[in-house]
Amino acid sequence: ATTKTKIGNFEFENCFMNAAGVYCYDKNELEQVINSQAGTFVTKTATLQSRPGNPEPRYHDTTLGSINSMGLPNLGFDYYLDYLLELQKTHPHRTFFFSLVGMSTEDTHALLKKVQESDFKGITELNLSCPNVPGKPQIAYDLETTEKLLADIFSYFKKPLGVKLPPYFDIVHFDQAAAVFNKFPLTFINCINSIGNGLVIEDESVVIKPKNGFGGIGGEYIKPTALANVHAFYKRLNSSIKIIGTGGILTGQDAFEHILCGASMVQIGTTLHKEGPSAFERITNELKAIMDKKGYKTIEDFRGKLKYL
Ligand SMILES: C=Cc1c(C(=O)O)[nH]c(=O)[nH]c1=O
Repeated sequence: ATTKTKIGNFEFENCFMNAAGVYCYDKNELEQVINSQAGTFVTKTATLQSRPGNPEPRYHDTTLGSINSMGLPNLGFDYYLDYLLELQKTHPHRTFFFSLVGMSTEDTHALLKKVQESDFKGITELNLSCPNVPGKPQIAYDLETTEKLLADIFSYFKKPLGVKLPPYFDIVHFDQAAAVFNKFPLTFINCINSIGNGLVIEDESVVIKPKNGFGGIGGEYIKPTALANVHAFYKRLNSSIKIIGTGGILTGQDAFEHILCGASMVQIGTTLHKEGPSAFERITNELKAIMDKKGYKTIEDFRGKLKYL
């Protein structure tokens, strides 16, 4: 079996990659993902200026997953763009993802105009779902603002673009959000970002410093919500908009379920943070073993074919 996949006009040797925020802060971490079995990588979400992020401790692993309130620490847009342009020379046959978001609408347009005018040939992931910047709402929970933002962006941005979404929890919101996304030539949507503003307690205390311990939840806790968001949008979106599945992937079986729900690419966050880049080889082999056992040769043989009772 092969786990290769296609997003837009791009082919990837493997349908696994990191989730933005994990193993993607600097060239050292990104190099480790390049040299792993991952099919590609996405950068840490970049802002116009570099950011130190929230006070530490701001990330905590738990038995069932993780909680984080990093606060968008990153080395700034130019650092990641320069590296991505360098990779276009050293790895001309590979396509990478560039995650970004502005701290204001104006900044978001400034960032995307810089990408549009640059020689960047990869795929842009616009983060509409960061839950950890105090005072900043998760953009994609405001569908009117999201629609206006996308309409403005697509008036000038002509390169491949997708959006990183927060989880939705209401069928009507799936309907309304899908209706917005179907209006635009999106290359993909990525479901889901961490489930925002959870709380993890050990003994009598919170485990992270920012926001009185409130942070985005990842790991085993979130797989059912991630699968539901992948499948809800798979059933509602134009087939030209691919779906990246993120959330709760520990094993090949978890990846199989994301693809069964409709995902064309699968991103790994918490498990990658805990296990390191060797997780890509383990999970890829586990998925291939499942496919071989079931007689599936490619992921298209079962993608989106979730059975109902
Ligand atoms: C980009 C900010 C994000 C962060 C963060 O930097 O706090 N954490 C997440 O779980 N998701 C995000 O989208």
